[in-house]
Amino acid sequence: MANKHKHNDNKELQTLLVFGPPVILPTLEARNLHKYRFLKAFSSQLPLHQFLNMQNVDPSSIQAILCNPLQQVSADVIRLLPSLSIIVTNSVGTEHIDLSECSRHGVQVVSAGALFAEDVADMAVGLLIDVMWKISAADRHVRKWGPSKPFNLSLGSKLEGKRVGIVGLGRIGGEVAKRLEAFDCRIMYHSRNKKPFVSYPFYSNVVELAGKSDVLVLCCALNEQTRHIITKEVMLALGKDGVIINVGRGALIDEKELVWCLMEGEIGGAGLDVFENEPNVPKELFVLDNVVLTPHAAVDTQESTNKIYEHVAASLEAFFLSKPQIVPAMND
Ligand SMILES: O=CC(=O)O
Repeated sequence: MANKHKHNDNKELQTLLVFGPPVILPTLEARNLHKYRFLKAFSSQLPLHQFLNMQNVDPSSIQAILCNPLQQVSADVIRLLPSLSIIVTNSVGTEHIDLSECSRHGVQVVSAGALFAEDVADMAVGLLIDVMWKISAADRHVRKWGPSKPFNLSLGSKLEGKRVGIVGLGRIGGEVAKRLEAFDCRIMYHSRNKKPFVSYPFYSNVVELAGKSDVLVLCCALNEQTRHIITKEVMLALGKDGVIINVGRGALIDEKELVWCLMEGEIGGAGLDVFENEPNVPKELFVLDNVVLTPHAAVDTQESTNKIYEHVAASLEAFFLSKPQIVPAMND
């Protein structure tokens, strides 16, 4: 494959096409105005070719895209930019990027890999404890009624000893397992393949895993194999006391069926950081005290934001200086 990357020896600004926008953009901009011209495609409703035209930018001058999952980097975008060589996304997930088109055009994709694994696992366990102990519901009660008014929610449920089925035992799933072992949970998992060095029971069938679990924690990537991996059948197998935690992507669950199962009491509760059509959240969930909702915030700690900033800045720098990329440990 031809090397499209042209090293720029003179000190002109490098053009960075930005989709998203990534949370680290303000810092990257403030610290790198002398290096990059930031072309903010996300701030325009125009198709990309018209946007570039308006900015007087020749599509063939663009070598690098910075993005996040809020905006698609489609096959059309990749085809429009013949010199595109690298896409850096400040996310673990890469489902917003047409990876097949990237490999056809020799475009390298750099993601956050496993940089956020601990944070996402902390959030998964936080959501699980919240759903089981009804912490958010209790908080709402205290704010409205004070501590003395009888709290008439059903009793909470112990985490100790629960059977937890992890869907996707990559780095995030592994960190979830490690944390839940400390609560004496019994861990099982489903993933593409059985992991040779893992002793937790493996289930190739998600319905079967759900039937053996009290809790399902979804940690896998979204792709054509995992879209709606959690069907109504899976939820019915999990059962009336079962809890689902989703820190992966909303579309891992058939969300309409999830709402139905929650409303009909076919499952016991859910902790959701992600939704099928973000930023839209099904309104039916707002009145359910057995559901805890967070706004796709599982990586939003100051520490992880600092880490991803360093990683993105170093990846772009290495690319434009033709140095080797520092590839982070991958999530799976
Ligand atoms: O959802 C967040 C990510 O993919 O980093």
